[in-house]
Amino acid sequence: MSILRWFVRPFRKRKGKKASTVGGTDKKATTTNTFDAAENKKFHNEEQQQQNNTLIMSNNSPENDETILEKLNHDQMVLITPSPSKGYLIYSLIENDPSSTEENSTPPFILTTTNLSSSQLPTSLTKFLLQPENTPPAHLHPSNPIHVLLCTHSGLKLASSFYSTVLNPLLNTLGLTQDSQYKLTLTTSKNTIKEFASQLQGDEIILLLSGDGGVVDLINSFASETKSPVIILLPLGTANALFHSLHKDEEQSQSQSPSSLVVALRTLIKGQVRKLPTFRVVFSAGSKFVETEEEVKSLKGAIVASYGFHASLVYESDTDHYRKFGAKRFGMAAGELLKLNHGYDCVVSIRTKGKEGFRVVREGEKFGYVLVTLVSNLEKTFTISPESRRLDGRLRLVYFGDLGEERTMEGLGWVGGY
Ligand SMILES: Nc1ncnc2c1ncn2[C@@H]1O[C@H](COP(=O)(O)OP(=O)(O)OP(=O)(O)O)[C@@H](O)[C@H]1O
Repeated sequence: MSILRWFVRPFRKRKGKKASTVGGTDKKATTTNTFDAAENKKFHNEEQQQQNNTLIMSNNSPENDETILEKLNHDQMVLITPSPSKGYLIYSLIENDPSSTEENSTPPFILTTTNLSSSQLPTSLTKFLLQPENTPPAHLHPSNPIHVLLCTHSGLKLASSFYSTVLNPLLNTLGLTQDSQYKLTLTTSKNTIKEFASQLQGDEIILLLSGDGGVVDLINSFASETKSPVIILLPLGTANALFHSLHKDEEQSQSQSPSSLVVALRTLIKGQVRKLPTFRVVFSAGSKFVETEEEVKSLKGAIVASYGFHASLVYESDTDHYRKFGAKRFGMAAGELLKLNHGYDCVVSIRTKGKEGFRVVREGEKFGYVLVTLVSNLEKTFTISPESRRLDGRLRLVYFGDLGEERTMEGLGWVGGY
């Protein structure tokens, strides 16, 4: 389990032309905006309302411990604390399918607490136990400024709900309260994260509720050369490539895996801070941001940089229409894009560490897919670079030629419905 620390150099602008992308998301609009106090206030009122609706559910049934333990789902367990009265409190995350929650107004997330009266915790559960002397955990100590940065537009737009019903109460349990020990920032535009990052000193702890785009926005706008904040990522985006690549073992090693958000909360509580490798992309002269037409010289990345089909796909699938479909949006947009049956021109050359000069890998032919990656997975179950190991800092190249619609869809795993 890892919490990330990145080491960065100053960076001014991001985003290249439409056929290339850094990160996992589209970065097409960059209009200026500032934090919106009214929006924050509205959110706080709604948040209060949700908490008044007792979304933190508690098990007060008179069942004995044995029955309770039989019913408990280990995959949903996030944290165990000694109960102030007797025994233990077990915190679990229950997630409901967002498409059904809209229809019958069930909340997408519920944090439950279950009381165990025994003073002896079963050995299989001790890994979830947090003792009072470790509360809050050292990496969440409020001697450093703690921020919750909530990206309201990520994924299916569930970050606000997750914060109100799960993260905020859980942080309270860890002795951290909003405005006293940590500050909450909601994004109100595409520029919020960049503005937020430009004000960081480097000693902050940032709980980031977003997808890959939020991470890329952060690392590209952070100014200090010597210090680096800690990012604790809560995967509320669409693809969440970085998160799934970092937590591949925890997410897939067990037959009935815990969900990504359960894994993220466990990491928040018991994870370790690790260095996040990054890379820099330098664009050829004349490259511009798609929408602002502003010139771009270079960008930092921590996930992927791509040219051709992948870059266009990320861009084309980022519309309100496609976003509603979650990760399926990539396969849907791919189908449309490939109907154009369009190859891309480029020369791919590589320079290996320690060796002089570039070796041309391929030129003179059309390309379909060209992607350099620091991560193994583009989505939870979509491994693009099987040899990549988490945080190994090795950039790997994945490419194929202009294969046409059918073989491209097949190669990328989109055949047979998405
Ligand atoms: N209020 C807002 N208005 C407009 N854009 C926003 C707002 N809040 C956030 N954004 C932008 O939305 C984008 C969300 O990207 P993010 O990567 O977090 O989600 P995603 O694209 O769903 O996930 P992934 O990249 O993992 O597929 C970011 O680029 C962010 O700057």
